[in-house]
Amino acid sequence: MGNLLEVKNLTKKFGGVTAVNDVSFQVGEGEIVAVIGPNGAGKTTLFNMISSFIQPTVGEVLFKDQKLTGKKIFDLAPLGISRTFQNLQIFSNMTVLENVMMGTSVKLKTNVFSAGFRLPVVKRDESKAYQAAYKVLEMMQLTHLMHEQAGQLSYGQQKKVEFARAIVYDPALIMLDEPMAGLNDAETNTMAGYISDLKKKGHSFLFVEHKMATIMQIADRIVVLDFGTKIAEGTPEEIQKNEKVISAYLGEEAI
Ligand SMILES: Nc1ncnc2c1ncn2[C@@H]1O[C@H](COP(=O)(O)OP(=O)(O)OP(=O)(O)O)[C@@H](O)[C@H]1O
Repeated sequence: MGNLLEVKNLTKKFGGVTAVNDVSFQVGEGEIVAVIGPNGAGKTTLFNMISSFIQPTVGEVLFKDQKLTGKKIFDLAPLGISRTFQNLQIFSNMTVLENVMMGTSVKLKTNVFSAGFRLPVVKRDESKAYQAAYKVLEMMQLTHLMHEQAGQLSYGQQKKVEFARAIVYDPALIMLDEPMAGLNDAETNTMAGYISDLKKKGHSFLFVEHKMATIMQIADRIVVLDFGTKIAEGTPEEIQKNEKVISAYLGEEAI
């Protein structure tokens, strides 16, 4: 299995605070890697550096051997990386279908000029976007909601719409920041099922999550952060019995 993503010695300092300290790991093709750690461990900061939302103080990130460091977050989607954020980011006034179709824009040729003049390319792109969005909604069993206004849906349904938009353009690497946060058990299992199904189709995942049972069930490998430093990396079985990990989490519970 080749490496899709290589995270090399990433460090981020905010003034006097070292939020992430010399963290390295890889994500292979078709692999699910979870990043875990107590609150404030540096997970989101690490994610923000990998997805070029912020630049590292030290270190670099390679995707398919190409350097991501220095790029802007908008440059990543065309390369095949999508990302969701901790806080839900959907367009409440648009329908579910429109929200998901928005995700296809990175692959289509339409721009403001061609859209304004209703050139043939726009119609072709709209049809392609519709087909791609419909296919994803069908796979996720959400077609019955496609004409609903997204803002009217339950939180769990909105999380699914956000996920659909993140995967609609067929990215090789899907980065999810707490995809199961706020979901009930049934919704969590559904989301875990989507991730496992897409892995079988060759997609790779890097995700931050707090729900341990689900992480242990779907992750191939887990990277554990504590106070910005990687304290462990391994399979779910290895991580569950790792002394450093146990004490980091016991420390958190004791607070
Ligand atoms: N923009 C910033 N400026 C200053 N300090 C920051 C900034 N962003 C994060 N930090 C600090 O960096 C550390 C890591 O924060 P981060 O949000 O990455 O942790 P986390 O593991 O994602 O936490 P949580 O699980 O609570 O989301 C914390 O001490 C935080 O206060």
